[in-house]
Amino acid sequence: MAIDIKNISKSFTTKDKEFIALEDINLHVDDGELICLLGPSGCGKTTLLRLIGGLEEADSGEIYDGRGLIDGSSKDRGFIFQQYSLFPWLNVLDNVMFGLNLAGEKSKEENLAAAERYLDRVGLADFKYSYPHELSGGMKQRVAIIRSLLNHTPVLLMDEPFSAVDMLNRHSLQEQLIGVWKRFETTIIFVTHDVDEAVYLADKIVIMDKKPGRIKDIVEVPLERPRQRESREFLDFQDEIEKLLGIWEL
Ligand SMILES: Nc1ncnc2c1ncn2[C@@H]1O[C@H](COP(=O)(O)OP(=O)(O)OP(=O)(O)O)[C@@H](O)[C@H]1O
Repeated sequence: MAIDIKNISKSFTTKDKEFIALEDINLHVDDGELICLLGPSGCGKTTLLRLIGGLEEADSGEIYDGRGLIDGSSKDRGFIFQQYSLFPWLNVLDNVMFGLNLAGEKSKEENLAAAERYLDRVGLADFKYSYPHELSGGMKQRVAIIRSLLNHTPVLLMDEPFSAVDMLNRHSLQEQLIGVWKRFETTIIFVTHDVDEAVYLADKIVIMDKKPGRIKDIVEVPLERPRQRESREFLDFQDEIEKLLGIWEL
C-alpha cells in the first residue's frame, strides 16, 4: 500500500510557546517500499510516524494511503515500537495469533499452522509456549513483527524497534526483517538515528533536520541486496549519508 504525505505541518504548544515539530513535509512512499527516516533527536521522526499511523492530527496538510485520506488509526497500519507491544499474559503463540481468529478469514487450524511456520522460520519454534517475560528483547521484537505479518498488515510503522537490542542481535533482526519484508511485500516506514541501520535496510533514506523539523534530502540507496557491511560501496555510501546529515548530536 502506497503512502502520500502532502504539505504536512505540526506544532506543539507548551507553556504558551509554540514549537514547530514538522514544517511542510512532502513524501511519497511506494507500495512495498522500505523507507528509513533518519535524523537527529527532536527532528520530528516519531511525530511523522504517528501522523501516518493516524494517532496524531496534523495542523495542515493531508496523508493518504491506498484507501484514501488517513483520519485515524486502522488495521492497515501496524506499529512496532522499541518497547515490545506484546500481551504479557499471553504466550508467544497466542500473541502472534491475536486478532487472527477474530478476523475469521481462515480456520483456527490454518491460522495455527501459519503461526507455527513463521515462528519456526525466525527460530522461535521452541518458545511458542513461553511468556514475554521469558524472552530476550530481540525475541520479543520478532514475535511482534510476526504478529503484524500474519495479520497481513500492508503498512508497518517501526519506531527505532531494534535500538535496545545488542549489535549482533540487531544485525540479525535487520536481516530477518529484510527476509520477511521481501516475502510479504509490506510497505515499511522505519525510524532510526543509526546511519548504518538506514544504509543496510532502506530503499530510500529520508534525511531530516530540526528546528523546524523538515526533510533535508531524499536519497535512493544504490546498493544491491543482500548488502555487505564490510564492502567498499557500503562504507562509501555510509560516508556520503553522514556528510549529508552534517554534524548533529544523537
Ligand atoms: N505531545 C507533545 N507535546 C509537546 N511537544 C512534543 C510532543 N510530541 C513531540 N514534541 C516535540 O516535538 C519535537 C519532535 O519530537 P519527536 O519525538 O517527533 O522527535 P524525534 O525525531 O522522533 O526524536 P528522537 O530521535 O529523540 O525520538 C521534539 O522537540 C518534542 O519535544
